[in-house]
Amino acid sequence: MTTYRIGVLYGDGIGPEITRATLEVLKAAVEQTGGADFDYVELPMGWEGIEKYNNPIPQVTIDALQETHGWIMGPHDSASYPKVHQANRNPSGELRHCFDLFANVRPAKTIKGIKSVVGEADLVIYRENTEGFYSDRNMHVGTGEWQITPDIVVSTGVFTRKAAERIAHAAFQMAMQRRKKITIVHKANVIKLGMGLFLNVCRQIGEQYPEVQVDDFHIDAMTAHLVRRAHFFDVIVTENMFGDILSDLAGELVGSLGLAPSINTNENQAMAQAAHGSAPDIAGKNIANPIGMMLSTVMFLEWLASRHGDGNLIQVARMMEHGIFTTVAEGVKTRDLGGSASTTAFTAAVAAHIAR
Ligand SMILES: NC(=O)C1=CN([C@@H]2O[C@H](COP(=O)(O)OP(=O)(O)OC[C@H]3O[C@@H](n4cnc5c(N)ncnc54)[C@H](O)[C@@H]3O)[C@@H](O)[C@H]2O)C=CC1
Ligand SMILES: CC(C)CC(=O)C(=O)O
Repeated sequence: MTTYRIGVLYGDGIGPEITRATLEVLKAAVEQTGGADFDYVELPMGWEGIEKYNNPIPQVTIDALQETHGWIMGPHDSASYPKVHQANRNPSGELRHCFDLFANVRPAKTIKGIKSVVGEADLVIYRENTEGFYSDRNMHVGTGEWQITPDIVVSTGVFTRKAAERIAHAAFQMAMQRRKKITIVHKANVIKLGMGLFLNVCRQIGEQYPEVQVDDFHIDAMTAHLVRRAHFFDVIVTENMFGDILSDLAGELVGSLGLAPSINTNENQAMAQAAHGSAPDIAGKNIANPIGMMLSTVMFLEWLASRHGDGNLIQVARMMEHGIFTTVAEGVKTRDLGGSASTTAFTAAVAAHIAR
């Protein structure tokens, strides 16, 4: 049996609570199926990195991650870091760049027992993860901005054919496995060159997938379409910032931002990471919803299984899903979903279902 080396980065705010919850459920599923062997490597990130190494994403962490099959990362409260760290990329951005994790895959799907304000939905957003309106090439590293004078700043988006091509291929390949429908989201009516390039490249790549039906919407109109007819969408491909915003919206529409999972991938490694942030307003209260983090880990296991041809990992993933969905269907839910379960009570209920 292969041993998979998995990094674990707890992060800030609710990060440690939801990451611990996720590990508890993952370990229960591994024990129940007996089908996988994981070597967990805990690594500093966020405030822990600042306190130990004066760096929210220390070099020791980056070096150790090189030796892993992938990692599970809690959210960071990068907006709260001391000014000296604000000039650098936030930990997610740094890891996405260091490891060239170019595809951020963010599904939103209705779950039985959770109220969706848009009815049935089953869509997946492919967010370009390395440039666009979160760019930093040739600019102030962390912010992607040029300070011209104390009163003038220029924030620029960078769009390259290479980045658009690879995210488009990833999205079309996923569409081929799903309902064969893609929506390109852009703003080419205003950002004519940059978003025009992105749109045209996505359309060109689409010609290589003639079975996939392609349409496109401007980002502003897209928010309305998503609320009015979420069921219409299958795979959505878009640039970095639009994908970030749309995926928070999509998660909330199907029940809560706390449900929204994601993986960040390249060809060889993946980073599981809930779409939401560190939720400082509820940190330490044992009320955070761990489902987004748990489902990110399910996605990570599926990704690992496909890369290594290891069906045992799929069994673990299905077992985790079974525990989560059965618990929710029985009405055990955290507050953001209208329930009263604490993070630890919800997690214990999921683990108990898995052990049954
Ligand atoms: N991937 C990451 O690590 C991300 C980090 N951030 C950082 O997180 C910090 C807070 O950012 P915000 O803009 O406030 O966004 P946020 O996503 O942390 O919170 C927005 C709202 O959603 C709620 N929420 C989020 N996750 C939840 C969960 N699992 N269960 C229940 N409620 C949940 C929060 O309580 C809050 O009311 C900032 O420092 C920001 O930079 C933001 C987004 C992503
Ligand atoms: C990492 C954050 C600071 C930005 C964000 O919301 C995201 O990229 O998911």
